[in-house]
Amino acid sequence: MSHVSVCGLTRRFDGNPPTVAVADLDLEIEDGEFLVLLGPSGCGKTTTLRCLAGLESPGAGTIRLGDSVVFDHASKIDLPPNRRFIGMVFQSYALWPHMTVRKNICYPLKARKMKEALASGQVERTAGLVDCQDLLDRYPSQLSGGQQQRVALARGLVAQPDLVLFDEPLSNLDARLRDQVRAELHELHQRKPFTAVFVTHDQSEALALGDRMAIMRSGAIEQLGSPREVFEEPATEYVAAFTGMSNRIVAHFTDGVWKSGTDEVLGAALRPPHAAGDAVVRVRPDDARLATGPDALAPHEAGLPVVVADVEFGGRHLDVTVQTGGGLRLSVRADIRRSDDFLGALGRGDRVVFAFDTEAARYFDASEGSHHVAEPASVGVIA
Ligand SMILES: Nc1ncnc2c1ncn2[C@@H]1O[C@H](COP(=O)(O)OP(=O)(O)OP(=O)(O)O)[C@@H](O)[C@H]1O
Repeated sequence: MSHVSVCGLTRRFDGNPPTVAVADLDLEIEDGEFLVLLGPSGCGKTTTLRCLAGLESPGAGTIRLGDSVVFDHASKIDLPPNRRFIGMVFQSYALWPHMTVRKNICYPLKARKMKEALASGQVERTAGLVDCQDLLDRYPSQLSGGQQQRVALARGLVAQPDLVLFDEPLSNLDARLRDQVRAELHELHQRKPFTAVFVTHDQSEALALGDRMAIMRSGAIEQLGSPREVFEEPATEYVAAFTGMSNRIVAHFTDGVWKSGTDEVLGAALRPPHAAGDAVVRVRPDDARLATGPDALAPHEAGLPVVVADVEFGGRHLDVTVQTGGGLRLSVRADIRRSDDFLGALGRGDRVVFAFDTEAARYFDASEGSHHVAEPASVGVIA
């Protein structure tokens, strides 16, 4: 395993229009660190991974793996994939169907002529790490999806490469297996750290697995931090939206009251802004609740009058979609055990109040194109 250093990495694709898939990207990954690249489709995650692997030819930048420069555009260094000591685990498993599990896991050791590792039981040890030791003589077609992905994981790790790259490796598994393999991967990394870059568009995977996570947008990193930092303090509205703050309320302070469109914001928890203009408020569905009326708002809450549009039962919670008079749709995840009794009888068409915790909400400057966090003092809407 190794420290990874990426500097000024750029990959453009010709076409109409041309695309800058990776845009002047800088990234430092610590030895043994598990870094997750998170972002929507097309933001450049896979291209970044492919550049690290040597499968793309970047138009600028440098990539260092440990002490070796594996790519440097200026001095025309571009080591091919087989000369970079990297393991890869793909979404599609990509196991050789005509080889047993043992031969599949052996493959990187044979390709690199690592005879000592072959002789010393490294294959069996790695299979043991991912709980595949009893499957070694089977063929991939005789394995479940979860078992195949564990074998692919063993193959990616067996040679103890400088870096392991994961391209959405869990997305082909059903929900239960995905959770199970994710937990196993996390535990494995805790027990035996390896340097990893893991690409996903699933925020729960990023939060669970990453030592740090990078939120990507248009080929660049919008925010890089620990999952807790990114989740609690999204630096921009884009990050907030991508990490679950799905409710977006544009509020305008005028004539002494806050309004969202034509709807008046209830409660006194939103404070007048110091600067004129709109504030964008982002709220997680689980930081909101439904209240029976304005009188039921707590001092730290603000609210909007809404009509219930849909109620989905989720076991211990309800996912409720509501709509304001102005047509804004908002969602609430209500914990049934901690909620008011009226939720049991809640139905489409009911008039209630969408109440949100103004301290848990995050506030952004609404000036066009800018999604930067506004300091509470400049927007002044924090209670
Ligand atoms: N070979 C290519 N030729 C032209 N454009 C490409 C090529 N590969 C990727 N792109 C473009 O580069 C941008 C980044 O693509 P990339 O696959 O890296 O995104 P991603 O974040 O991994 O998306 P996804 O989650 O859908 O895999 C996209 O706009 C994509 O259309």
